Amino acid sequence: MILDLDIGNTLSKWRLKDSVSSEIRSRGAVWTREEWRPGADIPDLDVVEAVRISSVARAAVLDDTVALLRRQVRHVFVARSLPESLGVINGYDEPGRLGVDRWMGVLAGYQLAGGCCAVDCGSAITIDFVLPGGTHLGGFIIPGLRLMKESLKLGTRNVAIDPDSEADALLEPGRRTVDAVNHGIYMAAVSAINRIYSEVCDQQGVALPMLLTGGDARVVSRGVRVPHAVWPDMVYGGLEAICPLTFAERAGRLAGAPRVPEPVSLEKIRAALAFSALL
Ligand SMILES: Nc1ncnc2c1ncn2[C@@H]1O[C@H](COP(=O)(O)OP(=O)(O)OP(=O)(O)O)[C@@H](O)[C@H]1O
Ligand SMILES: CC(C)(CO)[C@@H](O)C(=O)NCCC(=O)O
Ligand SMILES: [K+]
Repeated sequence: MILDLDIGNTLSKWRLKDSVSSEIRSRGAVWTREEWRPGADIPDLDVVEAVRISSVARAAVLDDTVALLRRQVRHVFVARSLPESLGVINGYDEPGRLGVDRWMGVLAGYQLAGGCCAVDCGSAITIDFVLPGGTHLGGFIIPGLRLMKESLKLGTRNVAIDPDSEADALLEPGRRTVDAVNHGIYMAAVSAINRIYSEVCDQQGVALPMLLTGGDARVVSRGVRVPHAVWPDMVYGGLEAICPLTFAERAGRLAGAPRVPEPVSLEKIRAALAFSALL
C-alpha cells in the first residue's frame, strides 16, 4: 500500500492506495497537531511500503511525522516546491516559498489539462495560474470560508454553510446574523474567484480550464460561474505525478481526475469583464 498525506493547516488528509491495482482503499482526515500518531483514525502502517507527503504545517510537525514514519516505512518521499518540475516553471521569486500544496495542485492541473487555473478552497483559498507552455504565473491567496467567518467574531463560527444549499439561496440578503455572515463570505469567495479568473485570462489573452479542490470545493463550486471541474484528489495528483509508483501512475494516469472542462471563449470572458467594470 501507498500512504499519501496532505498535511494542511487545519486538517491532515490521508488515503491508502493499492500499489498494484492503483485503487484507493481508504481515506480519512485528522486534525493537524504536534505529532502524527497512528491510532483509531489513522491507517495501520504495517501494510504501507511507501509514503508521499505534501505538508504546509510548521517544519517541526513535518519533521516529527517523517521521523515517526521512517521507523516503520522504507520509502518516505516529501514533496518540495522547486524552481521547475514536469515542465512547469515556478512563478515565485523564491520558488521554495510557494506552498507545496499549491505546487502539487499546479503540477496535477498541468499534467491533466495543460495550462489551467488551479483553485484550492481550504483554510485559505488559493488561486494559481499556469499557462499552456508551463509558465506558472503565481497566484492569489484569500482567507478560506471558515477563517473569514471566525475573523468576524459574531458568534456564528459554529454554523457552517450547508454544503447542500443552493447557490441562489446563498446569494440572497440574510435576515439573521448567521445568514448575513454565511451569504456574505460565500459571495466574497465566489466573486473573487470569478473575477480573478477573468482578469488573468484577459491579461494573458487565453481562456484556461479551471480546476477546484479542497474541503470547501463542493459548496464553492455551486457559485462559481466559470466552467470548472472539481477534483478532490488534486493535491494527491501532484504527488502521483512527481513521485509515480504504480503502473497507472507511471503511465501518467492520475487517480480521480475529472474530465477537463471546456472554458468559455476569451471574447465572452472579456465581454463579462467589460460589463462588470461598468457596475
Ligand atoms: N470536518 C471538517 N473539519 C474542518 N473543516 C472542514 C471539515 N469538513 C469540511 N471542512 C471545510 O474545509 C475547509 C478546510 O479545508 P481543507 O480540508 O482543504 O484543509 P485545510 O487543512 O484547512 O487546508 P489547507 O491545506 O489550506 O491548510 C474549512 O474551511 C472547512 O469549511
Ligand atoms: C496558503 C496556504 C496556507 C494554503 O494551504 C499554503 O499554501 C501556504 O502556507 N503557503 C505558503 C505561502 C505561499 O504559498 O505564498
Ligand atoms: K489545501
